[in-house]
Amino acid sequence: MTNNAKVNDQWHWLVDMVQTIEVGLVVLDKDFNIQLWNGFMENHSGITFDTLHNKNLFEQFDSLPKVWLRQKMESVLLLKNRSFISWEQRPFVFQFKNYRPISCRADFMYQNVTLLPLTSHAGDITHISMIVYDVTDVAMNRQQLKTANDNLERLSQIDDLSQLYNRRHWQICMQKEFDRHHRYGHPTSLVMLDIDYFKNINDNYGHYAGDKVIQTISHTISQSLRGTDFAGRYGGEEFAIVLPETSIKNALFLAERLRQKIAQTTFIFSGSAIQITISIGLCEININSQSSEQWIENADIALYEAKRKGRNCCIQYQRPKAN
Ligand SMILES: Nc1nc2c(ncn2[C@@H]2O[C@H](COP(=O)(O)OP(=O)(O)OP(=O)(O)O)[C@@H](O)[C@H]2O)c(=O)[nH]1
Repeated sequence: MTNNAKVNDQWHWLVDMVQTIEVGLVVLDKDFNIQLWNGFMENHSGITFDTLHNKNLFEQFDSLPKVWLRQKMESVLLLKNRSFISWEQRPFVFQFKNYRPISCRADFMYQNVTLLPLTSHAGDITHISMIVYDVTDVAMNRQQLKTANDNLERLSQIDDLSQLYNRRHWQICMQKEFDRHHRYGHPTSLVMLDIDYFKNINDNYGHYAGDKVIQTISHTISQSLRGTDFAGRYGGEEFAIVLPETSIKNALFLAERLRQKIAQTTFIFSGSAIQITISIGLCEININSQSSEQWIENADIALYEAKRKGRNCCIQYQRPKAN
């Protein structure tokens, strides 16, 4: 076999491979006219190379991010450097349908794209190539993993019965709010509330009825708060709420409204209608709250006082009088 014949064979093999490879290959001249459009690009665009040959890429594909992509290509030609476009930066460059709708739920093909300057025999950069990789599987797996992780994170923060923050997560958020107060000094209040005589509900109507009461009261709490407030289940039938940007006066207003709403709710268990009440202790962060633990303790002292005063009431923490 002569050298020429060998080169010819190799050339044919290369052309075959370029046509059948599962990667998109495009070559453009400096004016972005299409000079090569391989089988992958034909299959996914539904347009043959013959139709596109010598036509301007941007005029043929309206959906391309024209200004952004042109700029990228111009800098590749100018700087003689390759450039990489990741699906994380831009999910796709060519708007191709996802062709594996059964195994993969993406609507379109996610792509990584490499832009490569091409050199002529004379050593000048005369063309630019685009190499388009279908990374739909990778992107979908990554997104499913992220969704699963987000769900797991959420589950680790939420108390199952009440759907409020669990104690651990609530404490983390409360500490952040406490620190924010120390930096900016905005009024911030803490509400601790406890269901009155809850043991009797369990004893008289069963644990299931007790659980229903916790769920209903938790729901009422969630419904009564602003987006920036956050509530947690602090113990069995004890709840804690942080109210950022809220003075004790406004916190008392909210607490009183919440207390009344719950007192007016009728629970039906074993055919009997029962009323349930809550006791509430409140404390605004002040110079007396040296630490977040102290802040909680002060609200707890106020809650204890509410219980002592007969329950079904709101009590604000009072600093002990100096002797
Ligand atoms: N159903 C149910 N009961 C719970 C749960 N967690 C704690 N409890 C019950 O809550 C009751 C709390 O009772 P106590 O601490 O004596 O308080 P109380 O009866 O509410 O009395 P006061 O707080 O003084 O008004 C106990 O009987 C616990 O078993 C829960 O998740 N579900």
